[in-house]
Amino acid sequence: MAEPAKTLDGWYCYHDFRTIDWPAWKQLSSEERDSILKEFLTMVETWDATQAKFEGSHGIYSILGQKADIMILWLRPTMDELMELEGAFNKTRLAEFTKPAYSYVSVVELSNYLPSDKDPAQDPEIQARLKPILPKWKYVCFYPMDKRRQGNDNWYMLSMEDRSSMMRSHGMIGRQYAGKVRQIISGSVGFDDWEWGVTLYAHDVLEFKKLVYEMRFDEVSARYGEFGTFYVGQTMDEDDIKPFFAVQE
Ligand code: VOV
Repeated sequence: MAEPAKTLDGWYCYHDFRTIDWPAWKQLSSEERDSILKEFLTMVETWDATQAKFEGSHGIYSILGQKADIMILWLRPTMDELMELEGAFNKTRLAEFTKPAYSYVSVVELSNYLPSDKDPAQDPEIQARLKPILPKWKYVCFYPMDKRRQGNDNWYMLSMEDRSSMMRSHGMIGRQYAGKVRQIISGSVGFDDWEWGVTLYAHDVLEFKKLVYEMRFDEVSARYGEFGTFYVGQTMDEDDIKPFFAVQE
């Protein structure tokens, strides 16, 4: 049997995609809309407080295309907290004007493919990668992926050495995008339909296409990568939420 990689697991992630029921939203009076958004923004303030204590992180994003209108991404030390957050959000009035579009459950993951002599529990850089405060970079991209298990192309039957060497090459491509694309890789075996969630951030949206395209030629993606649905959008600040939901009277 090939040796499994050892993983370090950080904060649990819940990517929650919704479409907005705009016709129903538009039927409300502007006072009702304001009060619903106020209730939501009060909830967001509690998430901000959690993030300020480094006990989790969150992001709210507008998504382009018909697959979803918004994504809320929560990171917390336990899955239980994510369940509470989902339940609490679903009970807000704003949630009544949303429909589920997609969701993804995973946990931030680092593997031991690249040698390291650091003690992960003590190393601040590793801890910051396992428990990331989500960047406020302008653009976000999310997609789930698998490593192929088919005929001669079975990632899970390769030796640790072969997999490490491919991951080195993968990491080298990724490093060329330092400062342009930030990645958060979250493992989801046993949690969701794919093996990993890939969440990317960029200042220039075109960098997603450049990076993902370049990686397609690298063996680990070319031969072993299988990909789910791609979502792309913009990071919303709290100040962007009201304009996003604003209706022209
Ligand atoms: C933005 C840049 C970037 C950088 C620097 C980077 C580096 C690295 C390193 C060094 C490592 C290995 C150690 C670890 O940290 O786990 C990884 C690991 C991983 N990656 Fe990566 N990746 C990037 C980016 C990046 C992208 C864009 C993708 C999607 C692939 C594509 O074709 O669309 C990806 C996938 C993964 C996955 C699924 C894993 C886990 C594989 C496993 O079998 O366990 N990744 N990745």
